[in-house]
Amino acid sequence: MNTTSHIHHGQWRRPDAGQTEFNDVNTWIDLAHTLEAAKFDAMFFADVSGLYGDSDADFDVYANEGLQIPSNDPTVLLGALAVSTKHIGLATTSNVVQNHPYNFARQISTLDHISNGRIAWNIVTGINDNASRNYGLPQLTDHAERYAWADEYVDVAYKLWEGSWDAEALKKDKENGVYSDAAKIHKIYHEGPRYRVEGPHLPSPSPQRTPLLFQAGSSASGRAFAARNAEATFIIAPSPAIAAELISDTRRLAGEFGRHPEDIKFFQGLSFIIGDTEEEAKEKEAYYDQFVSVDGYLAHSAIVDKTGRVYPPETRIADLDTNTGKGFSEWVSKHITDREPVVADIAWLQARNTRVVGTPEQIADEIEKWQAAGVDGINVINWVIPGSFEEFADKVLPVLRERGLAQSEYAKGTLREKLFGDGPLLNDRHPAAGYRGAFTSGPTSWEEAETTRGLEVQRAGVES
Ligand SMILES: Cc1cc2nc3c(=O)[nH]c(=O)nc-3n(C[C@H](O)[C@H](O)[C@H](O)COP(=O)(O)O)c2cc1C
Repeated sequence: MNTTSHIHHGQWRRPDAGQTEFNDVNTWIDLAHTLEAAKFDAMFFADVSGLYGDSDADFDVYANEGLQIPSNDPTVLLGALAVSTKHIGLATTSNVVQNHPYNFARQISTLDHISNGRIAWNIVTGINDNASRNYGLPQLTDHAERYAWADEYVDVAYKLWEGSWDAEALKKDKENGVYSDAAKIHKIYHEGPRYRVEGPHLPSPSPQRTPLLFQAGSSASGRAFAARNAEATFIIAPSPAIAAELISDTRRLAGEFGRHPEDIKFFQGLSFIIGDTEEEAKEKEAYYDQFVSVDGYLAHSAIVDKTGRVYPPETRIADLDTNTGKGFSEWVSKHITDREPVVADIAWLQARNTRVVGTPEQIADEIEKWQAAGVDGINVINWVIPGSFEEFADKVLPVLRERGLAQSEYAKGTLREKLFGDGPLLNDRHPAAGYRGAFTSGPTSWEEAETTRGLEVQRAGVES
């Protein structure tokens, strides 16, 4: 994340923690070069658009810990990284509250042009009350309603990316003075519960049109949304067994949306503590633990009730009535079966369950267990920047390459072609593909759109 303390709170205080200089673009450009040299598939930036926890309380712990405040916008940063790299994928996170889909679709098309087709979008619904209040809402929207919102949000974006411009619209015909052919550029006349968007999309089609689509939800609603929309899902399952359960459920659901199970790849978040010997790895773990901030982990995993009050860490998960972190709560409840799981266990899910400590060979063995559970890739969560990634690249990747578990060269083409081996565009089974050519023969006005739609468009949320 474009901040000092993203996941492993307290580590920013180490002398080798470069993430404190996240305002310096060279911190990220240098890291992007390191990752690209090591042939990482992509550089993924998480993001939130507000403070965690109780937005009526003080936020001292977040400010003290550098816990995702201050933070900068990762989507803007990707512009700098796109011109500084050639092959590595660049994934940003943006939630449905913070950006109108018309503007966001244009930003993403612009980045996909700049990067020559290497952009990905981690679709999130937003998880903080304060973030909702920053955009005029009283508090975090109900969990199920956030996913309904996300369904409409992505549909507007899909219509713009896939349906507004026909493939041959761009002419650049200097002789006849036709830069682009208006007959092949279409308004979308979208009207739904939350958005009314006329179109057309302003950018011409970028190499991927729709960015590679990531998602990280894990509750029932999150899995259904992923099954319909995601090409790749970030998970932080507490164990390979739970990952296998989550993966098979989401793959099964993908089939119900007319997609193939393998249309979705799964990336498990893991952190590594690497030693040339087991003893050295354990010594390093003891050193890292000196910097662990329990307050930071608890503050990051703060679960709030529906009035915005933070639950005490000893609250039973069974007693939660919350609109946030449902997926994490479900995973912890499946993992802890010998006692009542509590909110503090969610904090330890992030602090400990995702930690792999050992020699490069032992780490590769562990990664193979996640692969056997159906995981397609690993989301390497850092302790420090750039050290965590430099070490992984120097020590673990060579072992993974020997075992055929990591690439030695980038495949050709866009990020989607590199990851899936198909063409640059979404495959025809994805719902967005249904908008290709959908506006070629009209409608040509709102009246016609409504007639064509034959729908009594609900104006709730549109008239305001
Ligand atoms: C690896 C990972 C990365 C995530 N990154 C973000 C993020 O950057 N921003 C965000 O608002 N939520 C992020 N989330 C939270 C998810 O979007 C989602 O809210 C959470 O997994 C709970 O699942 P649910 O929405 O199905 O309840 C992330 C989750 C995971 C597992």
